[in-house]
Amino acid sequence: MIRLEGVGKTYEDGTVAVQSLDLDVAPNTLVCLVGPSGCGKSTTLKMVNRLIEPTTGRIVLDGSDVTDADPVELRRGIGYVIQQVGLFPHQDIATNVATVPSLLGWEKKKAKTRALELLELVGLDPATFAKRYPHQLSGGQRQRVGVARALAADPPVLLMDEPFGAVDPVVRAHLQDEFLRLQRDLGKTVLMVTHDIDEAVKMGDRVAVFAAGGRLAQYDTPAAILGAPADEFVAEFVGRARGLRRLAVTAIDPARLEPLDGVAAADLAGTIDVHARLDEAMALLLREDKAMVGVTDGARFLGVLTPNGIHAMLRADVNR
Ligand SMILES: Nc1ncnc2c1ncn2[C@@H]1O[C@H](COP(=O)(O)OP(=O)(O)OP(=O)(O)O)[C@@H](O)[C@H]1O
Repeated sequence: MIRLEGVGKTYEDGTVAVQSLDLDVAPNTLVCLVGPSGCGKSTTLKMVNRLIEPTTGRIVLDGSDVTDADPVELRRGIGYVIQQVGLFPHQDIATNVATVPSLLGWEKKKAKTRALELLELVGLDPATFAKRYPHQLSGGQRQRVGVARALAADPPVLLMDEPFGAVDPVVRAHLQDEFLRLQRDLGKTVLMVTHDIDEAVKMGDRVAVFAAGGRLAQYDTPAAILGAPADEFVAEFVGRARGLRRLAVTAIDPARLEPLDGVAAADLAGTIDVHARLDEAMALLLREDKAMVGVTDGARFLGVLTPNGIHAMLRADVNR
């Protein structure tokens, strides 16, 4: 667990980057810090691994104040992924990934084996990539290496600063999906900075929306941020399309499905899995020009979802 208590940062020139910030990140959850440029997101992240020292407040990591830790030790225990990745150009990919295990004094062979496992985990075939150098990789591949390197020593905490920023939207969506899949298996405590609200609501278990001057405007679930913005600033930031965005973050509620009685198969737009999000259901309804879609759980048919049902699920999700 990461806890920020009254954390503030005023730079030497008087710039207030972060105002008294209270924020709890529960274990094994992913929290996104989102907000306009210059609102203190990166500063907040860097205070957790002490690349920047706070001027006020304290940061507690698993019960201990980070200022009591040796900064170098601290950083070895926290994975850190940045946009420009920062791979060592003259070292091959496997060596890059094994950086922290090597610093931690792991046996060479063990560190190498771990690096190859990690490459596999992030979807880069070790046989192809282990011996290449950073300049022989695409931007998306380099970013995967950055994630592999941050995970190499299996740190419980990961800090990610615009980790999928420097790639095109298609690769970006792909990397996001892969990271979410990894996170389901690995269950790290992740603090991630992004300026993209779509990325924040897709990735975050919770989202912290920052306003200028490092003020925390709202800290909540993606559904609540989109469905019940705390103030005008948040409403404006999440944008006019927030109604549509909510579809992508709201789960299907099996209790609100309607029975199949009297519905002909031809009336259905098709079927979707109960674990899909409402945007998939809506997309299918619109594409097939129908008003009902069947919802299944494996081989089981659970019921029928209609636009009214979608509306009810959106409303209920915010009020939960
Ligand atoms: N070393 C520094 N000295 C003075 N001011 C700084 C320093 N580093 C950052 N700042 C200022 O602190 C504020 C917060 O910067 P920070 O990098 O945390 O914002 P951010 O939300 O991560 O921005 P972006 O999305 O553009 O990366 C900005 O106004 C920035 O100009």
